[in-house]
Amino acid sequence: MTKHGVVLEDVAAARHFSFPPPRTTTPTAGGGDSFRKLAAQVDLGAAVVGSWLDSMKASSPRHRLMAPLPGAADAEHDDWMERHPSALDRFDALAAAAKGKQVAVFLDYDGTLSPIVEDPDRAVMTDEMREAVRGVAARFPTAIVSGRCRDKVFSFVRLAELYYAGSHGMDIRGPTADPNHHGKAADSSSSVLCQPASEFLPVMEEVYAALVSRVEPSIPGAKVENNKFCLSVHFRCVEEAAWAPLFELVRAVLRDYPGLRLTQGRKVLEVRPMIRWDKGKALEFLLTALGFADADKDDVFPIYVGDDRTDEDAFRVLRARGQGAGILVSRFPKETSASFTLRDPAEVKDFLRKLVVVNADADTNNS
Ligand SMILES: O=P(O)(O)OC[C@H]1O[C@H](O[C@H]2O[C@H](CO)[C@@H](O)[C@H](O)[C@H]2O)[C@H](O)[C@@H](O)[C@@H]1O
Repeated sequence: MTKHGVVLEDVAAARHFSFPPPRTTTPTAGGGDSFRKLAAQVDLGAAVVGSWLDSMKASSPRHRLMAPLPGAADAEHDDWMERHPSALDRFDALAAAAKGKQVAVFLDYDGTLSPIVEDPDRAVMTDEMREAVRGVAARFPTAIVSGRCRDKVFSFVRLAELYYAGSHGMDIRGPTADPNHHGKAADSSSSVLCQPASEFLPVMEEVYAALVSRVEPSIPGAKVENNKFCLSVHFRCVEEAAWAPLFELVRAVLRDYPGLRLTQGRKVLEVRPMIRWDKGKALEFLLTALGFADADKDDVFPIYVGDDRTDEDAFRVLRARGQGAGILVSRFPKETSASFTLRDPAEVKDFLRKLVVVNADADTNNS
């Protein structure tokens, strides 16, 4: 362990599985399941800087470290799709598995409900997508689970009837409007609040100021985003030659903050409190808040849709509970614990619309 205490996430712990997800022997609640990611303290020496750089290069699905042999990419893709079929193609099987259970929907934001764009402040969601999410929320408990700060993601989604888990699940709030009576406040029983990292707030503010003053002026294109309980250092618009200096600068700032850890998303370094909380924990918290604490009962069908490494924690929770379906949004083969795939936000929208139609048909048949 270094005195800096920066933690590197082991994304290689992710494994494939097919639908329905097999149960593991130990549930994730309380920690210790066999699929838990291995968060290891690392010495930030030259070798580790090198592996971070490799990981930064791999953080965009379009970026290949090596060109594939002719035909190899197709074979790899076919093999991957066989193991992670399209949630649209397998929709009927999914609907059959969900029959008689309470469906609950969990949606990541960036790359899932909005396409990835260069400027994080412009990652808006289309009105069509908003209507699709609104339709789902009118029928099923629905949550947005995002790395963004909760207020920011709410300003993009603008649907008060949803649950919001911002800052990678470290800031959870229940609906502030009833999904079926738009504009009417929800009753107090639906108002959930969970902020497991609240004591870190002053430190996060301090580190945010330090990162803005040290990183942005010296690394052209770098952008630091304050997500309240986590900080995003974006390098999507940074020349690749400056990625190592950028990483060194972030590392230098973190040297004085042993309680923080560094993780990676899509062309972004993320600074977070070193607590055992992630999107998987947020998913478990929300399921409990919705009355589905018991992982052994087959009464709920959670559907989690996400595109990023951070969503893998939630996919692993579903697999460990043997409940519902994890859906990875990606058109490229990736290591994942999700069962299904969708290619892009347009397919996510189609999937959400289908969920609404199937549920409406079921209501008609039952009446
Ligand atoms: O959990 P998410 O809702 O997926 O949020 C993860 C991060 O998303 C945003 O960054 C990503 O999207 C940007 C806009 O498309 C893109 O420019 C950036 O390269 C991506 O990493 C957001 O800005 C971050 O704060 C979130 O942590």
